[in-house]
Amino acid sequence: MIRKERAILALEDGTVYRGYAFGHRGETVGEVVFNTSMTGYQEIMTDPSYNGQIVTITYPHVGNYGVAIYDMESNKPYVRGFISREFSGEYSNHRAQQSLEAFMQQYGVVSIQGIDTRALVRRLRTGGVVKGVIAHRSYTHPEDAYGEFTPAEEQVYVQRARDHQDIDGHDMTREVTTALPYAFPTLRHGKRVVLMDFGIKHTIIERLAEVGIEPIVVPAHTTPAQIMALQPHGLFLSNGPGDPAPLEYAHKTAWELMGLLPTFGICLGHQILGLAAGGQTFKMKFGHRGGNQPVKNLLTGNVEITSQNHGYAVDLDSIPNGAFVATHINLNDGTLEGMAHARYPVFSVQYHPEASPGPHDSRYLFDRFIEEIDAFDGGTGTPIAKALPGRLGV
Ligand SMILES: NC(=O)CC[C@H](N)C(=O)O
Repeated sequence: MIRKERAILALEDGTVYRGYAFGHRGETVGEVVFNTSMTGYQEIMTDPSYNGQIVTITYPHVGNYGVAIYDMESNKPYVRGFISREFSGEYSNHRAQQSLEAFMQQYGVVSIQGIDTRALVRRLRTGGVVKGVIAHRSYTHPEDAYGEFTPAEEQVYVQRARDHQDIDGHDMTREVTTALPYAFPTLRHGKRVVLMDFGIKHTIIERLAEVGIEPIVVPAHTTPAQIMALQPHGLFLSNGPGDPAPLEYAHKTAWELMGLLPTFGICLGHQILGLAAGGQTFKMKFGHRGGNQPVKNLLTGNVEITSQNHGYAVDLDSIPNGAFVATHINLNDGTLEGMAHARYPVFSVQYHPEASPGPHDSRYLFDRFIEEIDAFDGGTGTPIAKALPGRLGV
């Protein structure tokens, strides 16, 4: 029999799951969330929006196609920890360059396997997301990696989870935004668009470049004057980690540029637009994370199966003067999934049209953005605004 090194997952509500160590040996703490994607573990791990979170994958077998450099969504994994019913030690895929465990060890991702992930996910669904600690026995007891944690030791980790700072109310984007601006090399010379980087996924940059955009990625704290000095044809607000409410500098930038440039926001970018317009966001019980979220496009009536990763949502009714109109809603819980400004060529979605991982049903949004840019005459009344029911008069 193979002896496995012990590990625990201790939650702030006092629950302790006992399993086995995987990845980098150590201890980690974060907000425990779940993702229902069946594939795409590497894209999920390297999505900077997961900064501060420990991700449980509901699919019970993770790692069997290894890891490849092409599938990075950023420069490194940002998840604080990873949980699976069973990680695969073996991998088989012609693209793979290393195993998932070697990748985790290289980047210090502390993980646990062998726990009842169905029970954990049911707990998160009924009680909401909680903070948790993954602790490897070999880290604290190098001489006895195979022994059990004592109840007293387990309580220490429960307490550590309780003491950990909440994601709520904190700026998590500072750790993930680019330090310096950079241009993304494109073969096509198209429309220059400034991408505000709150933790941008690489595939978003690629999708924008594909439709004829020349992306210039700038740090989150770039000012409106600095952005306008780049003489852009459009503005893009990226995805990113944590609570959107404390990012007041970003709300201000988005507010000052509203209407001056065709603007597209994804996920955190969408939330920033809602806050910039004077609205509010709220924390969802357990969020939407996975590749199978049904969203209805209210303009076409079509249903899109979408890729998602968010824990906060925009309260559309809180936006004053009906400045934004709903364009997409989630069919599971009715929450807002997309909106467009009633006057200006500004639109956003809460989900991830770039997929990676996930379905490509919503790729048309990138085409829509370039159409908005092409149609923009410095004034108002571009295609999406005209299509909106109940828009404000211009
Ligand atoms: N993917 C994202 O941009 C996530 C946005 C935000 N951090 C949330 O959890 O709601």
